[in-house]
Amino acid sequence: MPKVLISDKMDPKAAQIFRERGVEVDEITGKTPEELMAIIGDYDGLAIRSSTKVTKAILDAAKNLKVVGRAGIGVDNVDIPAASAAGVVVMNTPFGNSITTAEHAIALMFALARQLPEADASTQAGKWEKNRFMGVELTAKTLGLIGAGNIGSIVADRAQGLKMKVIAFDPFLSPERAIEIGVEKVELDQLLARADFITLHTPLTDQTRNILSAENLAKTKKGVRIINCARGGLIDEAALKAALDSGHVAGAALDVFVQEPAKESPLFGTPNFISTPHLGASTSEAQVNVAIQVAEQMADFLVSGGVTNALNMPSLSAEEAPRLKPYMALAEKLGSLVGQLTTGAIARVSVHSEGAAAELNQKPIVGAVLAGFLRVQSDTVNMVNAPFLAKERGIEVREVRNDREGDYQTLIRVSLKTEAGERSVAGTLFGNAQPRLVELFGIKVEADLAGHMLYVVNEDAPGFIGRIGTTLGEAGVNIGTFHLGRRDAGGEAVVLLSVDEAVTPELVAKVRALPGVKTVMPLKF
Ligand SMILES: NC(=O)c1ccc[n+]([C@@H]2O[C@H](COP(=O)([O-])OP(=O)(O)OC[C@H]3O[C@@H](n4cnc5c(N)ncnc54)[C@H](O)[C@@H]3O)[C@@H](O)[C@H]2O)c1
Ligand SMILES: O=C(O)CC[C@@H](O)C(=O)O
Repeated sequence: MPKVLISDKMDPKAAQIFRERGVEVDEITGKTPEELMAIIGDYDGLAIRSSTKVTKAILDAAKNLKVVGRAGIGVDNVDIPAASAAGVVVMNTPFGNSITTAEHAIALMFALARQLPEADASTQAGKWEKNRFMGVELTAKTLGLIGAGNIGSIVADRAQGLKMKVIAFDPFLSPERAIEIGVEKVELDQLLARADFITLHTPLTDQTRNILSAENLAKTKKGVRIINCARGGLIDEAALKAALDSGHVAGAALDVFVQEPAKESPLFGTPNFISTPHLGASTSEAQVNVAIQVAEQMADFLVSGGVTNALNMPSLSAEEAPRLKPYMALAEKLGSLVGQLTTGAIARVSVHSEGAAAELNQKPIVGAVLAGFLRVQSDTVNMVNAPFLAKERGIEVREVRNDREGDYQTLIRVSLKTEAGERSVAGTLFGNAQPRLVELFGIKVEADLAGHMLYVVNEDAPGFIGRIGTTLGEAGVNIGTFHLGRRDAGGEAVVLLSVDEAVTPELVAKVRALPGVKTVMPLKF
């Protein structure tokens, strides 16, 4: 039974779903990285929110880990390249908390417009300062969105309901989508010059870090109010403090900080500054949503191989996964076979799918070929890290589909190109389930690829089968299955035999010494 650790506070629905889906679950929150490292080796899955930092050190200690699930959107607390290299799938729940976070941005906009926190503190202090708190209306004001994805577009919708004019800077926003969500797409400088309120809704990337820098803050309209419910680091906090102190910025509300938890900040205590402790996603509805989503996605993956919302792997639905499973087994065996039989640097791997195989999602099939092939070089390879490793090793990967059936109703062919040329192996599924090799370097052969095997290339000549049988028999090696194929009568022939135990180098040498033998290689599947 797969085992998951929930290491951050999460709605109890998550644990309930894991258990209902046959996944064992432990909830252990508040651990230090060292404490987490000590226990993580026991788990197949790790479910987190934003507190747990999934670093390379944690991943190195997580010997059984297959999936990290983030109950939320941002995955900046997960080292995704290290997870990919370790073959761990990283998933998030991209929509579960979007409405809640958009509502928090709107709430902070109102709070800034009417100085609600300060008015509340003053009133509760018995001051009744009616003349001190003169607010501004939102109606007819211009709201500038930096980032108009999921959350930005919900903010746009709500702001339009408040009769605001919404403009957006987002280089990836298409003109059609801008029309659909009712915003005017503008350049950043235009947004800075025109907006009465600015809200940020981008991830933190090299392009967005300090997007509101001192220089850009200086370009904003005097009296602008700024809200950040996205990520700390989008605003230069020192520059914001200076702009609030000078009065150029009339108000700022931050839910997120460069350093979190933000226990101290020069911004704290600044007039017209409001802060919340990364509460954007903190509503009971959003937390139930993300807990359910993350548990369902992780359970799908651990129980049936379905992949949803993964950041380092193509999606694969839980319905699609069982159909693809035998193909992935076939693809992995073919990749492994060709990897074991090829020496020298690989320039290209091509995966051709024909007939029924061509109708399927090719990404997992290609991933399985690469995993089978690269596992010959490293036993930590799996479908997640194989494409990254192939890229790292400069191997070109080609994917070709042909939905017309050839000799077989379904076929996968894997070709490897090296300096010596290009060679291919091909396989099919018997009864839509049993992987079978049907072609080996241009020779028709029919074989199961399983367990220990011996590959022999010889000159087709009478008596060879007897000689090889005797040689193995004398060495006490039992032959399970015997498969033969030849290019033409009297030409090159291949023998693939399965044996009950690993073939020793001494036995390989004896078989190689038989008359007419050109190549002998032990194989393992
Ligand atoms: N405060 C919270 O608790 C909380 C909760 C949920 C999400 N978030 C954060 O909010 C942010 C937005 O989430 P989302 O779901 O809307 O993400 P999203 O991916 O749907 O949208 C992000 C948008 O940013 C745009 N973008 C990317 N680079 C840009 C750039 N250089 N300039 C301008 N726009 C750029 C993208 O094109 C995209 O439209 C994320 O950082 C997420 O982690 C915070
Ligand atoms: O889990 C949280 O509380 C915050 C989540 C939020 O930052 C996100 O990116 O989804």
